[in-house]
Amino acid sequence: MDKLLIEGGAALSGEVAMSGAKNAALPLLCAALLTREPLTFTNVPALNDIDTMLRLLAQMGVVVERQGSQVTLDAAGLSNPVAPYELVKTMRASILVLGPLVARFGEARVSLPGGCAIGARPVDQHIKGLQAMGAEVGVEHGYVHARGPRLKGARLFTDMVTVTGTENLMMAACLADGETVIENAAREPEVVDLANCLVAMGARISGAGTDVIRIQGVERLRGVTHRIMPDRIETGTYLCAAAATGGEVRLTGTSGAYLDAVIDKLMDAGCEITTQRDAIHLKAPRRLTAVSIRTAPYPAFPTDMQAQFMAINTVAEGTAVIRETIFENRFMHAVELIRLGARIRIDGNTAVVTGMERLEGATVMATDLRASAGLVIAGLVAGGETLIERIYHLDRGYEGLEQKLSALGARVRRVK
Ligand SMILES: CC(=O)N[C@H]1[C@@H](OP(=O)(O)OP(=O)(O)OC[C@H]2O[C@@H](n3ccc(=O)[nH]c3=O)[C@H](O)[C@@H]2O)O[C@H](CO)[C@@H](O)[C@@H]1O
Ligand SMILES: C=C(OP(=O)(O)O)C(=O)O
Repeated sequence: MDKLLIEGGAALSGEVAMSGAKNAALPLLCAALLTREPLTFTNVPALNDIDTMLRLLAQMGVVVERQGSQVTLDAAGLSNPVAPYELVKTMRASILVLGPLVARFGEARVSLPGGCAIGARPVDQHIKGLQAMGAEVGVEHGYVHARGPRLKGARLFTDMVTVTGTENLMMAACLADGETVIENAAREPEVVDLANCLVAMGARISGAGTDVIRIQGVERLRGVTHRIMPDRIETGTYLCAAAATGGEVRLTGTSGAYLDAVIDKLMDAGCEITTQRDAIHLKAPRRLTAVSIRTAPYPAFPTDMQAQFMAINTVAEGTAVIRETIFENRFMHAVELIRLGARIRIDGNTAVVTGMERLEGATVMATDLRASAGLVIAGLVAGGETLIERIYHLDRGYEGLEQKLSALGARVRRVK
């Protein structure tokens, strides 16, 4: 199994390009199931999760063509509306085939999804929504089995804000009979990117980006070409890496537009940040000031940036309080950061981090995608060598991580 060896101490500097967003690309690829016409996506990141999603779609009968960061999907011959356990177990987003499959095919069997081990992560809201739209849905032998010849528009209210839940139900509603209203909808930019593509395909959607989305069902959708939005979490991760190491970087092919909460906190920590239309520049102070955060649905501070902020606080001046309100088990990185000498106390969903002058390199284990990113940041500032095990998590979500970090002057390499 690959590991990442980091020799800490180098301040990151220079310019690097950000990739397309994993969490926008995954639902968008599933939108191809809604039409008989080919859909082309550009700016698709080269990630294990994308490979898994393309394999999943291919075994359903979708024709997949991939050239670099361009992917064309043709679901005219869709024949097998099944998402098997072997493909679904590593990736939460595979549940996103459920809504489109029932809407277009009238039936779907989808294994209960895996993904990052950060909480129980049920899919009851996805199921409840489809049932409200007239589908018969049951869970048997670890599979969600949904049937519904033609979904009917309905008024949907989710118990909590759910990103993939909103995306699944919005896609299903596009081909339903009549109007669907999703209340308490997720406002994440990835939901808006999906809605923009669906609208270009002929869907009638309004309100994406607010907490009430209205969808008027249409008979059919057409093929289009769509550019995947930049990855705001990858961008935030590189900003944190530069901030922690006292560096100065320019990130291109990205935007500060969806990163207000993160940029605000980095500025509170003492960083100078300027944003242009498609680039962000950060200059870090000699030492960061501790910043407290509380994760919550967009536009508040993203849970997918919590581990990275825990890492930067381990070497900041002062004490930070970190509250995780989205997932019940998303502090797994804390014990690994403690191995590097960090001072962290956990009490339920709260972590109290007291900054140290420096961390010391050690062997640590990556437990999930963003936990791994937090460990990489800590390794970059720790004295000596840090060896990160189980980096397959990173390959799910960070395109060319070692190459990009090396381009910024980090001493990092993959070892067997
Ligand atoms: C592929 C993708 O886009 N993943 C993102 C998505 O995950 P994902 O869409 O899985 O996360 P949700 O927004 O659905 O989860 C929010 C909370 O709702 C709970 N819940 C959700 C659905 C449901 O049916 N029942 C239920 O109880 C979850 O367990 C969690 O506690 O949003 C998360 C929250 O921003 C991010 O961390 C993930 O990176
Ligand atoms: C939690 C994440 O991914 P997933 O929802 O795919 O597990 C993430 O991207 O941080």
